Amino acid sequence: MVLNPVISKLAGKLVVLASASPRRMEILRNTGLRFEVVPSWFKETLDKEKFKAPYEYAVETAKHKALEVAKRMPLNHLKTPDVVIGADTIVAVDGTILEKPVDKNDAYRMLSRLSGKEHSVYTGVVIVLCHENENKSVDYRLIDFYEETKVKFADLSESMLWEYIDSGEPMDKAGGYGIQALGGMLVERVHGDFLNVVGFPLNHFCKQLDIVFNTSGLLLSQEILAHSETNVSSLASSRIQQPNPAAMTSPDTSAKSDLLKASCFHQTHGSQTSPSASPVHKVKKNGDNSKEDEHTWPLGNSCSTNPAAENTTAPSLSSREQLTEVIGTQREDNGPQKDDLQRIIELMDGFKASKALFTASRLGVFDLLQSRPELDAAQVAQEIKASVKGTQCLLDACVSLGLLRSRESSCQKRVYMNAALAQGFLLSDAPHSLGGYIQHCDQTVWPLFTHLECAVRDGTHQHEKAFGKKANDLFQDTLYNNQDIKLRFMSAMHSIAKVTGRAVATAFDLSRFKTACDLGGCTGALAHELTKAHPEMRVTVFDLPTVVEMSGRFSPQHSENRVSFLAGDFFEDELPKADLYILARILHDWPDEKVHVLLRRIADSCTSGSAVLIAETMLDGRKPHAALQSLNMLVQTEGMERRERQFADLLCQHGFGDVQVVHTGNFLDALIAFKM
Ligand SMILES: Cc1cn([C@@H]2O[C@H](COP(=O)(O)OP(=O)(O)OP(=O)(O)O)[C@@H](O)[C@H]2O)c(=O)[nH]c1=O
Repeated sequence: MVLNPVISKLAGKLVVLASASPRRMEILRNTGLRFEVVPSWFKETLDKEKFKAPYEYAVETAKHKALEVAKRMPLNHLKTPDVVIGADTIVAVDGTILEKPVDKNDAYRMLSRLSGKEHSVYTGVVIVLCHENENKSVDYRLIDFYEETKVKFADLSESMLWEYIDSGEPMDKAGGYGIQALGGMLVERVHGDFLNVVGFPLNHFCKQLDIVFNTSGLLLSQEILAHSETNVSSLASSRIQQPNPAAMTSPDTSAKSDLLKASCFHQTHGSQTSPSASPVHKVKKNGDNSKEDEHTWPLGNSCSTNPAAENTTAPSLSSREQLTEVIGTQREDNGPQKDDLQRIIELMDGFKASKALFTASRLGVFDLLQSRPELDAAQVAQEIKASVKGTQCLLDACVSLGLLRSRESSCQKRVYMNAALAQGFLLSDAPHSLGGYIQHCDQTVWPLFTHLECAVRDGTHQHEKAFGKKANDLFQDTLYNNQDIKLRFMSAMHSIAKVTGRAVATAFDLSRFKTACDLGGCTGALAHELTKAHPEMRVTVFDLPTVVEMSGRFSPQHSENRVSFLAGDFFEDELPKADLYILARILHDWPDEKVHVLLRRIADSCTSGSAVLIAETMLDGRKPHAALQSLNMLVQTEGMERRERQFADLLCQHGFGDVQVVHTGNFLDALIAFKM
């Protein structure tokens, strides 16, 4: 749901968030805005003494971050963005600016200063509008503003301080705290925009977009900024600041800077409504003319950081000269457009990025850097028993993908540490680790995909070509045919269920159902999420004997005794009685004829008011993940991914109706249908 019409003005534009902040990504992503992530290489080392107010420092830093990305993309990504957004969040207390702590002691120093006091959080935001003019150079128009929020901390005891610091949360946050997480326990009062403290003043941002894109008659100087030879500071000072009469407020009193500081701007007219999924919507029967077949290939979220980055200064060559150098003189003869070429390059590089992730995961790079951060390539190579040269390449590739971060150490060595993405999903012991799934993709899916052309020609899975074994029974002869492969597959399914389980378990109000049967529920990860979300529910996981015998390895320590396991084959054996039947990533394994058999068996076991809950990656003509997942099913199984309408059609043939769908925003979408 696009809450603010102005966000839709950006639909179809190449919008780039020049930030590595996971919180900023989440805040913007939740608006439905489509954007790429290209973290800035700008080192936040501006001299704080030169600024008369803390917010000026934040705005100037945000400007450098945004412009660095705006200037780099035509060179490194071969595409000019339309809009680049930079932001910088700082904490100011007693006239001192606090940024991210460098170590635990620094975090202690910061938090001690904040204890029992009110402080200000400023986020400076800069929107850079990039416009490629007729002579192919790029003009930059800047809109900058800041937002202030006041935060009052409680009195913090020493033990609480150190307990919080030891959680690790302070280390990548300004002021050494995260108000949206554990840090919220330190806060007594907030006065102002909460999201501004988290890292992005969304409401103010939307208001600024509204001014830029909707203000009619806003006559600003048409002074065009000199393009990229100018380095950032002189560009900023040469910028003509024209207050926007429509948005003018008394600058000295407002906690917000509503001066629209842009030398000029361009009006964008017309825009498609950005695609959005309603939270819950009914699926219409046949004939539904939903837009789900619209194909607008979304821009991937590409992260790129340059490990060797120094402070950005204008390149020795002008951007245009470099650009010509990079892609030759094709532009003169109307050769391929940069954006299209970049898109093709990104697609061609996709498998290399995947294999880099798989290899780093398999070599244990992320676990190593979690236990021992800031190792250099030689030290990592020694630990993972690999060559220094190869390790260096792999680490730098992971930095470019936003999986690792790096910096220059005190002895001029480049050292590496996990980025937030790695800490969230790539550590073996992380609650939402995708390690199992990554191993499955690397060891099973990757070999199968090398035979994709055969799969497309034959319309069948490729286990025999990939592994040299005939697979009569899809699971028994392939994924379960030996302990190691079975354990790897179960681990993969477990990691997906752990990441998606809560969203599926809470997609609908299931409080009316007291018993559920999770058909093919594998390790029970989703079952446990269901019992956590629904205290009255008991769940039976019904799966093959060979799976049930190994499920114990995956049970959580303090597992609810409302989850039980029962061995059986849902195509052959009698199904356990239940009010709710669950099919999570099951139907996509099978062709329609097998799906009908299973749905008929479920329908025969249902009583009126019973329901079936389906969790799948639903095709919608837009999400690349869903379409690629369908290829995945082609090479791996006899099945496919399906659209909402296809599920509704299959279900209504077995007496299920009132179909509702929730797009959860992660791997899986949830669908519920009731026995009529
Ligand atoms: C006060 C506060 C800050 N933050 C985070 O602190 C970082 C500030 O650093 P930054 O330099 O502005 O951003 P970054 O994370 O270094 O990313 P980048 O934009 O690439 O510099 C941002 O992450 C913010 O969310 C929280 O998550 N919660 C809070 O309560």
